[in-house]
Amino acid sequence: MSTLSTPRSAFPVTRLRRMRRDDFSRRLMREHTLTANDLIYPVFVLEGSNQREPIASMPGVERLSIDLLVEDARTAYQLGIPALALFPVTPLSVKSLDAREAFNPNGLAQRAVRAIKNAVPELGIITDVALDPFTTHGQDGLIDVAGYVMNDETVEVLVQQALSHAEAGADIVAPSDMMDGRIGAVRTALEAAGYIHTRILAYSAKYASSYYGPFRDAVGSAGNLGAGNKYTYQMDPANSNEALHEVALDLAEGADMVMIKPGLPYLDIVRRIKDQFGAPTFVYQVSGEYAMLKAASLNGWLNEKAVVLEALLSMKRAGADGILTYYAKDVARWLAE
Ligand SMILES: NCC(=O)CCC(=O)O
Ligand SMILES: [Mg+2]
Repeated sequence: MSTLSTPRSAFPVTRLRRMRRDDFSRRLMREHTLTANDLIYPVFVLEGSNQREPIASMPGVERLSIDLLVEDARTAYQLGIPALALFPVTPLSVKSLDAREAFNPNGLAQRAVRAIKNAVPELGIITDVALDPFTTHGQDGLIDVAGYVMNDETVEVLVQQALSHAEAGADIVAPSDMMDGRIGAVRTALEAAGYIHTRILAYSAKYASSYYGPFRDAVGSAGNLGAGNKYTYQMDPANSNEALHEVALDLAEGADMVMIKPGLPYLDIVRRIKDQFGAPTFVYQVSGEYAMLKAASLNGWLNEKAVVLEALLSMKRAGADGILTYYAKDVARWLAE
């Protein structure tokens, strides 16, 4: 019997294409959406005034001095973006082995927090708690004579750094260092100092990824790190169960939110963590992901808006409540079109 003469009843009763046929029914059955409320905008702050520097490996992203950053923060707020994540570009002259600039109450990050909070008080400010911008060797912690990053000594400095951020007015402190026990130590210190409303966003599952390359150019730590790596504290990309172990500890120690980083290559981890814990879960579309999408778009090989929205939607689908993305302002504008 030929296909053409097959009786109609042999055709499927369930035709998934019926619901895909028209825009109205596609909209009705849509399971996930991306809105400006999902976005966290990472920014780089620089010393000086009226300073604006491009980052070669991240076209479209700039390092800004505090005065210009305040204007950028206002724009982000007006676009409906709930929060920004601040990363200081530390001058070489204040980097040291003991990373003391990290907790300088008048350091660049601390001054930037005050200025933005003063100008745009309703915008959430997330600060990075880690020592890599402040160490001469570019590692996230203090090292011993063999170059090994020492855990407990580093945590003591991270606690002081987090307190200085809270004192400056940060709404959320975000330890990105991957030392053991730092969430508990920071939480205890914040409570003791009366900062009971300061939230902690734990970079719980931060992988030792090569997708961070452009970020290290942006903050100028690539030169300090040289041929070094972060394998003794960041997670092995081969591991998945270990991420659940990390998240369990950070939540038990008092994290309010957890993060997975990078994004696109780690969406299986996002899904597992969201399913297992149900806690507020964030994912970082890192600099290398941005660079890939931007480079292909600038070459005319990909449709930038379409692929960026698709990548971010996939992160929502994987279970993320929010996404750190260098595309945040573009995305907020595209979504408003
Ligand atoms: N602690 C923050 C980062 O390492 C950011 C990485 C990136 O965007 O590549
Ligand atoms: Mg941990």
